[in-house]
Amino acid sequence: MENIRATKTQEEQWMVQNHVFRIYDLVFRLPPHAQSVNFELRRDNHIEYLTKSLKQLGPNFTVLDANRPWLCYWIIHSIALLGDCLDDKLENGVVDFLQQCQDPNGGYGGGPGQMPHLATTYAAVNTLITVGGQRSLSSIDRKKLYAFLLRMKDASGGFRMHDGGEVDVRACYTAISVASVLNILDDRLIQSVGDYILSCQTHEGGIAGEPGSEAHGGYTFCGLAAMVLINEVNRLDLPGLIDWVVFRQGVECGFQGRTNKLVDGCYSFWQGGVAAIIQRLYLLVNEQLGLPNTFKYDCRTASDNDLSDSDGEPYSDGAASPENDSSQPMQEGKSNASAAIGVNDNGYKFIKGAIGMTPLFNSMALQQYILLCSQEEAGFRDKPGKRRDHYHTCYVLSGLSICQHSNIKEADSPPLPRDIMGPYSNLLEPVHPLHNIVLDKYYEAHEFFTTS
Ligand SMILES: CC(C)=CCC/C(C)=C/CC/C(C)=C/COP(=O)(O)OP(=O)(O)O
Ligand SMILES: [Zn+2]
Repeated sequence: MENIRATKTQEEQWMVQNHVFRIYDLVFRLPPHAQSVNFELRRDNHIEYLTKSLKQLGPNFTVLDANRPWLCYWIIHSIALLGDCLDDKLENGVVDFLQQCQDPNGGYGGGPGQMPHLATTYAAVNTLITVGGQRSLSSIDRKKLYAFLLRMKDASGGFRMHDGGEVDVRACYTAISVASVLNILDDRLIQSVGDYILSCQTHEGGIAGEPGSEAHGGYTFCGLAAMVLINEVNRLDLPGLIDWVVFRQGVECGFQGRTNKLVDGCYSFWQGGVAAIIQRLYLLVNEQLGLPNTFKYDCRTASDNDLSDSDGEPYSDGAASPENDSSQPMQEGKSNASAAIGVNDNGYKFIKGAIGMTPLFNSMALQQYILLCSQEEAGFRDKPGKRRDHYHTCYVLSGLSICQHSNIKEADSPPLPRDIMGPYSNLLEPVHPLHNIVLDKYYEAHEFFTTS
């Protein structure tokens, strides 16, 4: 980190310290003609498009591809963000279908009988949590899932996507995210994963998929979220990461995924999510910058945002909590949830903590890009000229929710009308930025998996 910082000029250093993102407010101030533009979210059209798509997948989801849990997640998460839900028949169909994708030895494949894969496991778990309720949540075989995650663990500390598959930051995130939300995260899964992710932070400040590759928004989100969940985020060069992400918002108002590439609506979540996570890490950012932990421009006090252990020690190098002696995998019929609660609760503590920074990006500008450039009559796209799809609908809506809630001061408080581009009826459900699950459903799952 020393070396990275030493290559920066005094001016760059100054800009980070004074939160350069504030400059975006000047650059992207709304032009007068924007007053007459229709910024309305076409909520009903989006819900109709998504619900129809889910029904078209058929009662048995018989389309032949390896992405079916992803399709479920993209569609059902989007519907949840829009504040709607599925009828019982559709919900039960989804739970039954994902049950068929669950491997006898744990984890979920892309379809019935397909080999389990970390990406589709993440998609299936997030879907089942979003559906919610006893039937859906209890359909996840956590003991076998734990065994699958352990089998995917690589000697490098990272995870591989599937048996014999590639090791990358995406695999680390999907493994850690599901383990955390299902309350099966323990020291064996965490072991050295922070070293692997750290080795992927590049000279630019963002995080790459593998050591030596180029920093990219998708992997940066994965690496950062995983580091928070394992309580090792202070090992990253956070000022360097801020430097990188704030310059990824382009003059088009959307985010790009990497340097010198075109903006794309889906990065509204990948990069916007990174910014939203960093907003809750202000104590650590200040610590790394050698600044006192007081923010004159904000109403937070340092103690509000202390992501610390109960003994008051700040988030530190992934040292397991005393109660987290979870060196044994889950036993048959018995969750080791209470043993592992120390590490598993990082996601909960994180979302309940105060938000110490104002947004790191221009939220109103990004909302303009989303509503005017990404939004179609129904569904969302990468950019004008591209076609809508479920992936972009999911991540553009997730990014819109991040924008709308980027100015709130504490968890569970509603945004002000001035933070919503267009009418207040555009407001979406808030998400947990580490898992990208709507908050109400996250809370329900947290309760379910800490008590069962
Ligand atoms: C949870 C999970 C599975 C996360 C996945 C994260 C993610 C989106 C990774 C991005 C992968 C990547 C290198 C895309 C570049 O595509 P490109 O070259 O077409 O796009 P670009 O020009 O915008 O970089
Ligand atoms: Zn995209």
